[in-house]
Amino acid sequence: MVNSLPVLPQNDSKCSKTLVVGAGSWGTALAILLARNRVPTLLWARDSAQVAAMVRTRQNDHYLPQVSFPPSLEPVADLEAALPQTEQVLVVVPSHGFRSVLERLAGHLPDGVPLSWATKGLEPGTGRLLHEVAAEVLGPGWPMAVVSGPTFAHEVAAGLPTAVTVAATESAVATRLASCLHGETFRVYTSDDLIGVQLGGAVKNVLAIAAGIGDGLGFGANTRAALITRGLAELMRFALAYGAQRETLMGLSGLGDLVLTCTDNQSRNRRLGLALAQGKRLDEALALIGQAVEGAAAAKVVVAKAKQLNVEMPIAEQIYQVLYAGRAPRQAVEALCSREQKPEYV
Ligand SMILES: NC(=O)C1=CN([C@@H]2O[C@H](COP(=O)(O)OP(=O)(O)OC[C@H]3O[C@@H](n4cnc5c(N)ncnc54)[C@H](OP(=O)(O)O)[C@@H]3O)[C@@H](O)[C@H]2O)C=CC1
Ligand SMILES: O=C(CO)COP(=O)(O)O
Repeated sequence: MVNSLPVLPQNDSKCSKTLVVGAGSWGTALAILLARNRVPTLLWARDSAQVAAMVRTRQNDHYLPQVSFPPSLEPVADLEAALPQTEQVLVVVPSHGFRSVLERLAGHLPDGVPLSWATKGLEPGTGRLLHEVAAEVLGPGWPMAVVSGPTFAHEVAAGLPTAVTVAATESAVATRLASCLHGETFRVYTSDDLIGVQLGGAVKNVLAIAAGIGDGLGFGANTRAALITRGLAELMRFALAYGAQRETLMGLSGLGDLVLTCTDNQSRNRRLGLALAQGKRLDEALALIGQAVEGAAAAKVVVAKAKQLNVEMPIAEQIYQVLYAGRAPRQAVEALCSREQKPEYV
């Protein structure tokens, strides 16, 4: 049971009551992190039975078992009722639920209360970046921030040293959220590259499926390193076409998260690739994992957007073929290996 981690002295006077929307593994870990920093934290889940259980047991038995809630964490079932008390909102639902959650928040969110999210993905169907979705729902000019980087929820909850990036529309918004999350074992950097930070988190999930397929087929360390490196080249081409900053893509929310997710079986996206390589169907593999696997939806919209932008993304394209066009994982690798010979960078 991870309950002996210290509750720190009051973190920062700027850290006001924060509402975490979504009590999956990552929302719960972030709420615990904030509460350990003595930020008064509300944690909302859509399932009132889950909220009742969290109130009773002071942990999230389903998504983050055996991690005790600090005293300043309060599970809540009524989203709208929680909003007037809130001075900062952090949304941590999967990308497919992002717009609907924001639509519930809109109209109740007090003016000027920053909207942050730790969701990694693009809007399924439209391929919009989540800051675009937020601007559509809340109106242009709303203060926004995104938290991203190499972060497995269980490691953060266990207090293992971790570093992330917070990018925001205004530096004061980034600094404020960063100071609330920052602690002895959680280092938070700030950035103004909202686009690069979001695209790193969305595209790495697709590439992690590829790494899982490579390992699941029994290929070696060379293959994994090649997929990560050529995957980074794809991510950079794609994100630079959107106007992202190159350094962001080499940082925690780009290369850092790509390496983490491609190399460790805590990653659900990597595990999806492993399962596909073992012959499981997509629906079977997703059901077995039983949690958010953002790369499956991201593969569709990333490949469609790459075509629109005329950006080559051969690994993402092969993942799309495996997920949605019946291509066998081994055939996908063969298709990648048989591409024309060319300079590493053009
Ligand atoms: N887990 C991790 O280590 C990390 C995850 N992330 C990102 O965080 C996001 C959330 O992932 P994670 O917490 O892992 O996912 P989980 O699968 O652990 O949990 C998903 C949570 O979201 C809730 N949810 C799903 N759809 C909706 C909806 N439409 N409205 C409200 N709530 C909804 C689920 O509720 P219910 O139980 O009722 O279905 C559940 O509480 C993803 O974008 C992921 O990429 C980022 C960094 C690390
Ligand atoms: O985003 C994550 C780590 O940074 C979690 O990865 P998975 O969603 O693949 O589990």
